Amino acid sequence: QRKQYNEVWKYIHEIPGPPAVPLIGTNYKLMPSELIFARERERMRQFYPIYKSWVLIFPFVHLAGPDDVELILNKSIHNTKGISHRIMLEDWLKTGLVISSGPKWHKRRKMLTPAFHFNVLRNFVEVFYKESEALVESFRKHCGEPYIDVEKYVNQYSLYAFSGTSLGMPLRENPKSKGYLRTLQQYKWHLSYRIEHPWLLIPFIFKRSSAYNGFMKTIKKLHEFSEYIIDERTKMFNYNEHHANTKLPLLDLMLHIKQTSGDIDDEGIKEELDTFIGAAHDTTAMSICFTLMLLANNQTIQNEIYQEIESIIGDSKPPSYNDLAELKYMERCIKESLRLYPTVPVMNRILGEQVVTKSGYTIPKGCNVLINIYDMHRSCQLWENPEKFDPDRFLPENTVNRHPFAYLPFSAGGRNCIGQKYAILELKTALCVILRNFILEPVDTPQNVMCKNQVTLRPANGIKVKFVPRV
Ligand code: HEM
Repeated sequence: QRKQYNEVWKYIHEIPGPPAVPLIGTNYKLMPSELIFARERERMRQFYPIYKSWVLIFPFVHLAGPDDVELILNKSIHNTKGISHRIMLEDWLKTGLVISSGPKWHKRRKMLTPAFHFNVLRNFVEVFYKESEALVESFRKHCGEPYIDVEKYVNQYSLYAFSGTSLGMPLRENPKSKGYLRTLQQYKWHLSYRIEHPWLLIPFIFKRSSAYNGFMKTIKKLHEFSEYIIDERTKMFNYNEHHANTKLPLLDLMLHIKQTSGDIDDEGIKEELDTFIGAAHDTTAMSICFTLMLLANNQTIQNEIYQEIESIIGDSKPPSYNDLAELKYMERCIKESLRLYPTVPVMNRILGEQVVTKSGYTIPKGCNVLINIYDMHRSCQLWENPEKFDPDRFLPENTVNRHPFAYLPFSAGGRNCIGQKYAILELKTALCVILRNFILEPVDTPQNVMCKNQVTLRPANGIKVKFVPRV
C-alpha cells in the first residue's frame, strides 16, 4: 500500500508546473478573477501541453493537447466530474445532469435527450425570433448612446428564450424574472469570490466563513424560483393532451415521465430544471456577447454575414428552421467565435484509471484533471495565427486535417453538450435579427476585453458595442 502511495506521488511530482508553497499550493497570491485567468493562460503557454498546479494540498493536472484530451473524453471510465466543478455547482444544481455520474447520469441523459430532438427544436425558432425582436427593441432604445454594454440585455434574451422554449413559460412579462436575473448575478459574484479566495473552496472552511450565509440565501432564492416555475407549469400542463406526444420540450417531458413511468420525481425535476437553466443561460448569452464584439471589430465579416442573411431570408421575414440551417457563413463565424471564446473554458474530470499521456507522463487514478479548452483553442501549436478571427478556418477543406479533439466548444464523447444544436439555433436567430437592424461598430476590442472563468467564460468588465441603426 505504502509503495503504491509513493508511486502516485512520484508520478505527480514528475509532471512539470509552477513552484508551490507547502500547504498553500500554487495559487498563493490573492488577485482578481481576471488576473487569475490570465495567469492560468500564461502557465499553459509556458508548460504546454501539460502542467500541474496545487490548491492547498490537492494536485490538479491541466491538459491542452488534443491527444491527451482524447484519452480522457473518449473513455466513459473518466466520466466523473471533478472536485472543483462539484464544489462550485453542487449546492445549486445538486446531482442534475451536469454533475451526476454512473447509472444516474446515464438514465437521465437517455431520458432527456428527446427534448433536444430536431422535431422539438424546430418549434423553438418562433420563440427565439420573438425574443430576438424584443432584444432589438431594447438595443434600439439605447442606440443613440456612444455604446451599449450588451451583457444585461443578452442575459435577459437568453433566459426568456430558454423559458419560452424548454420550460413552456414566457417570462418576459413575469415580475419574478428580473429578480431571478439579479439572483443569478449574485450567484456568479459568489463564485468569483470563492475563486479569488481559494481556501473557501474547501467546504469545511467555507461553511464557517462570513460569505457562507449570503451564498446560501442566494441558493435558496434560486431554488424557490425553479419550484415556482414547476408549480405554474404543472397547473397548465394537460396530461391527456400530451399523453401521445413523445416530442415534448424539457419541462413537459419531465412532467410527462413523472406521471407515466414515474422514472423521475419532484426532486429530480427540480435539480434538472436548475441544471438546464445553469447550463443553457450563461453559455449562450456570453457566446452572443463575444460574437457581437468580434463582428463589431471585423466589418468585412459582419457585412458578409449580413449579405448572406439578405440573400437567404431577406430583410424582414421571420427566419424558419430551414432558413437558419442554410446560413453557412454565419455558422462558420459562430464556430470561430466559440474557438476564441469557448464559454465553457475548462472542464474538470476525475480519472477512473491511470492515464499515460502522449508526452510520457503518468497521471494516477483518482487525480483531478482540468481540460483547458480555451488554451487548446488558442494554441499556436494547433492553430495558425490563433488570435485572429478567421471564420474560413471552418471551411470543409480547412478542417479535414485538423485533430478531431483540437476544437471542443461543446466537448466530445458521451458527455458532450446535450444542448449544442439548441445553442446554435438560438445564436443564429439572435444574430440574424440583430444584424438586419443594426451595423455594429467597435468600442471594446479583443485586445482590451479581459476574461474571467466563473465556470462559464465571462468578460470581467462587460462588453461594449456601438449600435448604428440600418437605414
Ligand atoms: C454556446 C453555448 C454552449 C456551450 C459552449 C456549451 C458547452 C458545453 C460543454 C463544453 C459541456 C461539457 C461540460 C463538461 O463535461 O464539463 C456541456 C455540457 C452540457 N450542456 Fe452545454 N453548452 C452550451 C449551451 C447549452 C444549452 C443551450 C443547453 C441546454 C439547453 C446545455 C446543456 C448542457 C448540459 C445539460 C450539459 C451536461 C451534459 C452531460 O453531462 O450529459 N448547454 N456544454
